[in-house]
Amino acid sequence: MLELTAEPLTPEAFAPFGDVIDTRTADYFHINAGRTRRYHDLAMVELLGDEARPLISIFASQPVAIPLTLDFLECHPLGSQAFMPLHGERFLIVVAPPGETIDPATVRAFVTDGRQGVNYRAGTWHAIQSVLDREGEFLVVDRGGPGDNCEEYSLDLRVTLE
Ligand SMILES: NC(=O)N[C@@H](O)C(=O)O
Ligand code: NI
Repeated sequence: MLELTAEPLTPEAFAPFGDVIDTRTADYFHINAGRTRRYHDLAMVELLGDEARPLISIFASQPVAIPLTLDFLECHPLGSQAFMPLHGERFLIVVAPPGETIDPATVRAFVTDGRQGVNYRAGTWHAIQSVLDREGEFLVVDRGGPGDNCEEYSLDLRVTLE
């Protein structure tokens, strides 16, 4: 069993796995006669393979128990996957770099602060959506279209919070 303690999410620590979506760590420019700040192009949407198309969905998830025990991580080889909380929900993230296999030494766990979303790069191994504290709703942007876009890798994990 691989034991992990989730660390606070930062753009720098998450860089090998994808993007952190957060107005507090992003640049913006004004539009709409100065009434709107556009936090522009915050994450790289990847849509690979023939007939790929973007999907916008909402996940309404029941909270996970802590410690979180997992027996697999998954990845989407054909596209990125972004999760943005709609009501300030915190969630747990467990990731490993893209690859055919997972080196347990490279697995990292993070916890968000409610203002952060993430975009998993295509191929990044990750735990399925794991909201904390209460039922949560997340806007999800990922890849639709033909082809197998979900692979699983068996790995026994136990994740705690600091
Ligand atoms: N299956 C699905 O759409 N969701 C997972 O990919 C996930 O990361 O939660
Ligand atoms: Ni996923």
